[in-house]
Amino acid sequence: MAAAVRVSRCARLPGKRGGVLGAAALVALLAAALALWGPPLDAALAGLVSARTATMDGALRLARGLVPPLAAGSHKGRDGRVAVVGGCREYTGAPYFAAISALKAGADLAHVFCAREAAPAIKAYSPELIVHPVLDSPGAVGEVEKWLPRLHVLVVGPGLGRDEQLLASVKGILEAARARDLPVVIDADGLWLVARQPDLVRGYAKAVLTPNHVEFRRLREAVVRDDGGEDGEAVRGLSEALGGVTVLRKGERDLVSDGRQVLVCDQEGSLRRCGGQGDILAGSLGVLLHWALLAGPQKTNGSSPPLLAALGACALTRRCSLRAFQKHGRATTASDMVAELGPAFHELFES
Ligand SMILES: NC(=O)C1=CN([C@@H]2O[C@H](COP(=O)(O)OP(=O)(O)OC[C@H]3O[C@@H](n4cnc5c(N)ncnc54)[C@H](O)[C@@H]3O)[C@@H](O)[C@H]2O)[C@@H](O)CC1
Ligand SMILES: Nc1ncnc2c1ncn2[C@@H]1O[C@H](COP(=O)(O)OP(=O)(O)OP(=O)(O)O)[C@@H](O)[C@H]1O
Ligand SMILES: [Mg+2]
Repeated sequence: MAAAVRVSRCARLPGKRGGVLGAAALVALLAAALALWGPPLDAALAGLVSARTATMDGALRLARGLVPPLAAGSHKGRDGRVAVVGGCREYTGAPYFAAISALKAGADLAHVFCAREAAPAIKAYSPELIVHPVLDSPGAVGEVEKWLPRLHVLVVGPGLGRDEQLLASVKGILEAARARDLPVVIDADGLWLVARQPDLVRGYAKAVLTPNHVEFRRLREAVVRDDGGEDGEAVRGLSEALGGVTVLRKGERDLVSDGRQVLVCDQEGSLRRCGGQGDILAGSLGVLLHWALLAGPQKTNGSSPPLLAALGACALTRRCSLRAFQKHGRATTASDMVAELGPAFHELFES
């Protein structure tokens, strides 16, 4: 029996490129595809995806295919060595949430490069994290750079704050990471830096930006001189203006674009808007981005690996929020969501 193919608003959204695939046409197309469920439908869906139109389910199915199987012969680190760059006197929770989420989503190792004052708190939160108290030292860039050959991805910004010295160090770290072709997720105050210096990421296909409502408007204002627009075309336009950097605009519906395609994640989440949810998304995206780039375009049917990784992270974070809210309601916190990462990952990517 064919599973219901959710017709969500995951089609390519209206844009300057090639007009609009009307909702009615899309429904008809998917209804036809539904009739072919099974191997022929895979081909039909693959065709849909390559035609830059994907159902949520179709795109998530592709994201599932990017997850590496657990293997007896594997070695520590193979499934991901993720480093969070962030953590300052005021914010110690955000880098913790991002790093532990990367681990819980399947990375083998999680590092945090933070300011010295933040390190004891973050170390105390979890023995699993390798915490480097170097971000506010004079040689911060060099201290981080020597670790880059042993890392797969950076998650830059959670809990970074806006101290000019820290931001200057992070600028150097981003330049060093890009020079090594290291994938980067940029969130939170890392986006504050990017809004001021967009060339740090412009044209870098292995960068994914994860702005919330406020950060998105700041980026739009800085990059396209327009803080209006919050729809798929606004997200696509920002991505295009940044030379194809993947942009994930978080909100009631998450919108993801690589400047060509726009995907919408409207998986059920929760009504709770506690702090830290974006940090969980950024951390889990870090490991999914590594896996997606490792799997390569042959596994993504024409969609860009960062685009599918971002969609997967959206779905995972929202599923954690839903599961935690079902248990804790209005008292739900980011910590409750971290506890749901394992079951949520299994539901979405392994069952
Ligand atoms: N426990 C922690 O240590 C946490 C630290 N965080 C860090 O705090 C720093 C600042 O993050 P913020 O998200 O507050 O910064 P933003 O610059 O996104 O938010 C600035 C202001 O805009 C408000 N705002 C955010 N989203 C909004 C929306 N949808 N509509 C209207 N107003 C909105 C915020 O409440 C805040 O007052 C970042 O480095 C972030 O990582 C947060 O991630 C939350 C958790
Ligand atoms: N109105 C909403 N309804 C449902 N889910 C939402 C809503 N707004 C945001 N989300 C989801 O919450 C998560 C975090 O988004 P949010 O906009 O809170 O990020 P943030 O402000 O960066 O969070 P953080 O406090 O970690 O910095 C994302 O998974 C997003 O899909
Ligand atoms: Mg945030």
